[in-house]
Amino acid sequence: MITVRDLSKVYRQGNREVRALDGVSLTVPEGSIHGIIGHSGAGKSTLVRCLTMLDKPSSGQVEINGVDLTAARSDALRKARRRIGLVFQQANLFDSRTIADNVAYPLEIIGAPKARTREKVTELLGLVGLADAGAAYPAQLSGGMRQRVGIARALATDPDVLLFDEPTSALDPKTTDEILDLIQSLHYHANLAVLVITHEMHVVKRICDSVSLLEGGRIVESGRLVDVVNRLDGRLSQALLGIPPHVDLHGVGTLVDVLSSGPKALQPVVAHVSKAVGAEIAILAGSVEHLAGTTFSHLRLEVPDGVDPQSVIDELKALGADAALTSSLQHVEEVA
Ligand SMILES: Nc1ncnc2c1ncn2[C@@H]1O[C@H](COP(=O)(O)OP(=O)(O)OP(=O)(O)O)[C@@H](O)[C@H]1O
Repeated sequence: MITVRDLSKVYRQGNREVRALDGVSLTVPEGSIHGIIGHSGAGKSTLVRCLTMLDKPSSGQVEINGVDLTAARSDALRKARRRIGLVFQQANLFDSRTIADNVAYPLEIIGAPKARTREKVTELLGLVGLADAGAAYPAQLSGGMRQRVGIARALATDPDVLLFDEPTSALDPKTTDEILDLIQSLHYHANLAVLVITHEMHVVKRICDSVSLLEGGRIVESGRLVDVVNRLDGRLSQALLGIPPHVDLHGVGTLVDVLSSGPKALQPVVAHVSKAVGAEIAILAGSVEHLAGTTFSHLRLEVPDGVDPQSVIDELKALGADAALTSSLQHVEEVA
């Protein structure tokens, strides 16, 4: 379990202060995957550095299974850091070492017995699907395979937390999905708390149980995937469901957004409401997604002039959907 409490990091640049992290709190229990998503400059790299104590937080705490990393010093800190396995965008392997020796490296550092190291390396290479690649060198592997080696190496010291920093940003879509499947299978096996820092919505959709949106060093939205998606005015919801930002369209009626989930997402709501208000209602944009085991539908409707939009909203709500005037929803920018 990783617990972050009120974590802040202030950098000084001459007379200026840059608040790169501002009161970040989050909890990732073991057996779950939490995604942190944000624009460039949101504070993602600072968060990775502060979680691993590569950079000292200005205030706040980082706890791994109850051990406070921010209070630990020298030997205790080194030990505590081993509780976190780190995987970066590039695997950063030693080119002159074989794959097996790359995975063995963290065990050599802590002076693990040779026989135990060999056994562990064989087990980890099997786990990441590279049982036959131990004698190869990094240059002989594809990007996806190198990332698998990076994951095996991060697991060498049996960490409690795996921290991924943009793990798939350098990979093609098919390899991305293979690596995401691997990450998902690992956390079931090893009962790890997994934190994935990414700018890719696809990563969040595919593997995360919960997600936080980081902006200007603050977490501005956070929750279980099913809950954040189920919020009509949520920025993560709109980004995850891929509904386009609201644009002013000339010559159309009033725009209404409608969100429904579960079995209700598949009801013919537009046909029903058109009939109820006696007017043809058009769908201008829409997205139907199956996320976290639930189906979600987000549609943007055009209510023609002469029809009271509120009556349409009331009908949609009576059907169990959430609906609102598109203009009343917060302006949605891309979140990452
Ligand atoms: N060492 C530093 N000194 C001063 N300011 C810094 C330092 N490191 C980061 N910052 C500032 O902190 C803010 C957050 O930066 P950070 O690199 O954490 O963002 P990011 O989300 O990782 O962005 P990217 O995706 O582009 O890497 C930015 O305004 C950045 O300029």
